[in-house]
Amino acid sequence: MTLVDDISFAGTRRRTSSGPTGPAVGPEPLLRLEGVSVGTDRVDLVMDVDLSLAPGETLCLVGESGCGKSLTCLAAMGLLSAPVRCTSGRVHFAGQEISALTETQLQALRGRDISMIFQDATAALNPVRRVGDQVAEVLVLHEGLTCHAARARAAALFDMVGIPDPRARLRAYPHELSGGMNQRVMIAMALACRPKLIVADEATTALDVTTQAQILDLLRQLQVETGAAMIFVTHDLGVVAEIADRVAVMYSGRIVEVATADALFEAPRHPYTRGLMACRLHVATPSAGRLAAIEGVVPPPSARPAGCAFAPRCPKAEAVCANRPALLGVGAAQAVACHSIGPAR
Ligand SMILES: Nc1ncnc2c1ncn2[C@@H]1O[C@H](COP(=O)(O)OP(=O)(O)OP(=O)(O)O)[C@@H](O)[C@H]1O
Repeated sequence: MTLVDDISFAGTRRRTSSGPTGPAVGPEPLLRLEGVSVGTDRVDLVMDVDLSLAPGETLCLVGESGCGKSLTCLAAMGLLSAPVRCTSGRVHFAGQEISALTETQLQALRGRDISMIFQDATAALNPVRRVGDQVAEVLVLHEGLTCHAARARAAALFDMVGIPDPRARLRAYPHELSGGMNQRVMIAMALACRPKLIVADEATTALDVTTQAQILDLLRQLQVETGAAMIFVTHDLGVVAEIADRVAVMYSGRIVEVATADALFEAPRHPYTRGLMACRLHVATPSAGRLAAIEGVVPPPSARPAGCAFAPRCPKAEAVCANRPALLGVGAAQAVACHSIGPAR
């Protein structure tokens, strides 16, 4: 079992030197999570996450609701708030250790080098301020532009993200724009300072399919232009297939499988990933937190079974699953935490 030295991505994906958990050779990764755990004094919520991201790369985080995707993103951005905190591990971004920075240093980093796009732009935007002012403010704060220059740049950004009549739209309030337009405003804001890393948490989930496709195209195109890396959280494996270079599958607070997108779609290994893939083939969508092809639900963090947390739902569970499986490389492009997978099987 080894991690990979070099993988070439097929199709339109970028070519990079990368292993399943991140770049194995080549330049220093832009972002590196080393054994990151998140929790409160009472309960562990995310455990032992190791991930890294190369400049320009897109990593998708997938898994059912409550698996720890958002907390992993917040930990990567130094955005956890009490009572939830990083209980162990380190986050490195562009050569700096995030956990060692002060809140002021972190704030300077966020918005300038790291941007986040949330699911509900209409809720994330300030309802009583014009959208143009909100974007211009980021440019004044982080780029030191004058108000006049910042508004001109905001208009150019609106144009870039496909907002028609951008100068007029600068004066709109969020409630005067559609959900898709507000999402574009948020993307314009996220891209304003040409960040090195974009964290998009369910950024297109609330949009209709046409707008979603437009926004995905836009993000991909802007990524090519600016060279930004992206962490994209989604439940939608169709979206993953479109945009991911690599995919990390989370279950009950842990990464259970991580692979290049090509490897994952060609041969999903973990029974949970296989279940997610099977759900994708069902016409039925997840309802009430249940997936059509996987019986049961994700256990709450306080009632997580010992050993493999997926075992109670797993068609391949056996006695050995009472012990927690380690995340081990399988072949060149994939790592899996499952006792049923391995060279001897
Ligand atoms: N502030 C908090 N206090 C206690 N538990 C929390 C807190 N925030 C999140 N959790 C719990 O941590 C676990 C992981 O949550 P997280 O939001 O990261 O999941 P997720 O995979 O992003 O889910 P979703 O897809 O629904 O956003 C969940 O069980 C959630 O209930």
